[in-house]
Amino acid sequence: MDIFKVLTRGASVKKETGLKAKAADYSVINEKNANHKKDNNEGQITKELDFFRNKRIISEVENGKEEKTRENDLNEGDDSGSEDGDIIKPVITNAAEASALRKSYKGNVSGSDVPLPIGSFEDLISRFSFDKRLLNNLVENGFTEPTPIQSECIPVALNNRDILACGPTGSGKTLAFLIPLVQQIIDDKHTSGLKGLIISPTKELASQIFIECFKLSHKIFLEKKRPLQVALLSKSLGAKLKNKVISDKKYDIIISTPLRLIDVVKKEALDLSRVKHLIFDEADKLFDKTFVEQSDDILSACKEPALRKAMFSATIPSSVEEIAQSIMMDPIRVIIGHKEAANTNIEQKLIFCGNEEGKLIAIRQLVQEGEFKPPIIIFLESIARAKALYHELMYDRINVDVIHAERTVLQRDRIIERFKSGELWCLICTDVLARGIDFKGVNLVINYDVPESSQAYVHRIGRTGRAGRSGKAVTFYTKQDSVAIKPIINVMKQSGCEVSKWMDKMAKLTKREKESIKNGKAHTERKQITTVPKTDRIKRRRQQEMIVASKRRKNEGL
Ligand SMILES: Nc1ncnc2c1ncn2[C@@H]1O[C@H](COP(=O)(O)OP(=O)(O)OP(=O)(O)O)[C@@H](O)[C@H]1O
Repeated sequence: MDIFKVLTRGASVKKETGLKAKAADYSVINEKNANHKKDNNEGQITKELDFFRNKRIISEVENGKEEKTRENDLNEGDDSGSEDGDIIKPVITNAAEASALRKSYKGNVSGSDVPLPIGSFEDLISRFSFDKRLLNNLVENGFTEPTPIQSECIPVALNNRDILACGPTGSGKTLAFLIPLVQQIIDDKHTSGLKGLIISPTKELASQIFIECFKLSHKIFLEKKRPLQVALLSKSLGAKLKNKVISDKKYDIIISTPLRLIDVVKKEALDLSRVKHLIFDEADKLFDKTFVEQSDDILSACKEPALRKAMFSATIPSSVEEIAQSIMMDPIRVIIGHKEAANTNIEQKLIFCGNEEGKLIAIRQLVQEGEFKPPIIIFLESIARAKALYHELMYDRINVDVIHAERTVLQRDRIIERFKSGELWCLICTDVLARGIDFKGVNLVINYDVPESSQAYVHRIGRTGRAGRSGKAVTFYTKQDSVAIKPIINVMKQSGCEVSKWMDKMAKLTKREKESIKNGKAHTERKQITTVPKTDRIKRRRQQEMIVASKRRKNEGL
């Protein structure tokens, strides 16, 4: 299987045309790893099939492993033990089946009156009069069975309950909130106006969610044959709403970043008072110091007494849990896997580079050793550093581009498209792309700079190993990262990675170190990115100054 197919298959934006033609020849970089590449991709396919845990459970049962599960169930005082073979069916009808299913994906669901998870999308038809057109849209987009987070969250939302959900990166959280939302809009077809609001921290992610929602609501009609209307609150839509060119009553669901939404709401161009479903994607980001004020304003503007709230993320620190508990009504908490861990499909590695120069050498070494297998994303801590690395890698003739907040929306969109289509092999970026963005076949994530927190690390490396595929993440660190690297080692431990004894010892954080990480003091200023020795840099600068001075003298006629 060609790596490009993996990269683009089932991508949010279908870009099948001309892909094969565009398929660049990765062997330029990876010639000596051709065989390995094949094996690797075959592994991905196997994993991919395994993604649908129902099939896995059934095959486990067929292989006789169900006895163990059953035994565990009984040991835990479960009243399971259904007589008919314990095969977990696509339809979950009782607590015993639910418990076995949850055990299979390490699901921890708590709260009052927790509904049964669904075993299949068909399960929704009998339990919730699920819309056939919506089911059709799911199947047409290749979603035939729910992922664990979807199995749990869809019934919770359809029971109109508040949710706090935490599941691994790339595990399908977007559909976990979109599927019930679209169904609820269909159920509420008699009232018009904005009913569903989804908040995302970045434009890129908002746009991705919009595309998913658009595909899901395709050909769904509400009362009087009116199509279900979804909108991305872009700059131009914001302007149209403010100038009353478009009525805010037109849309059923809006997806927006916090700042843009607040801007339009404050100009009274968008009425949120009838919103019934409010979803915060990447909730921990939306409730940290960057966005908490705006998120609070949004909550205050949604005045509907029966407002249902949902928060989703791959990382939910306890501070955010506290906020969630305070703003939600009797929420159900859904945790899939370990809350502090990264996606277990990702092979994580640390590389000690000594100093800044060592990092560039390490990249070149990865290239030489055939480890630099595109598509690759490289994360850096600042715009200046991202730009500098971009220039360095350009000189190395690596097919690379860079995304950061100083690039225009159009530039950012184009680069993302080129990366998705396989035209671009290596994407350098700041944390602007760390969360939510779904590039399917990313092989390797490089943390050129140690991320500022364990959460940032989980999200960054989560750009690989998505939807059941495998991936690799490499983090460079230097002497100056001796404290900042500790939380990363702890995430590796929680995710089941092998951690050597000395690393384990090193990972222990003192109280003072914890404080310094919390206050952002564990990251000291880094040296400039360049492999040119300091003496040469001074020489070059002097030469440059001499040229400028001579030009000036010429102009002045001296
Ligand atoms: N039921 C499903 N069957 C097959 N693929 C699915 C299913 N649900 C989602 N996916 C695919 O899985 C990928 C990851 O989904 P999504 O972007 O929602 O992950 P996420 O959990 O939100 O990740 P992150 O935490 O990084 O935001 C997407 O490409 C999506 O199309």
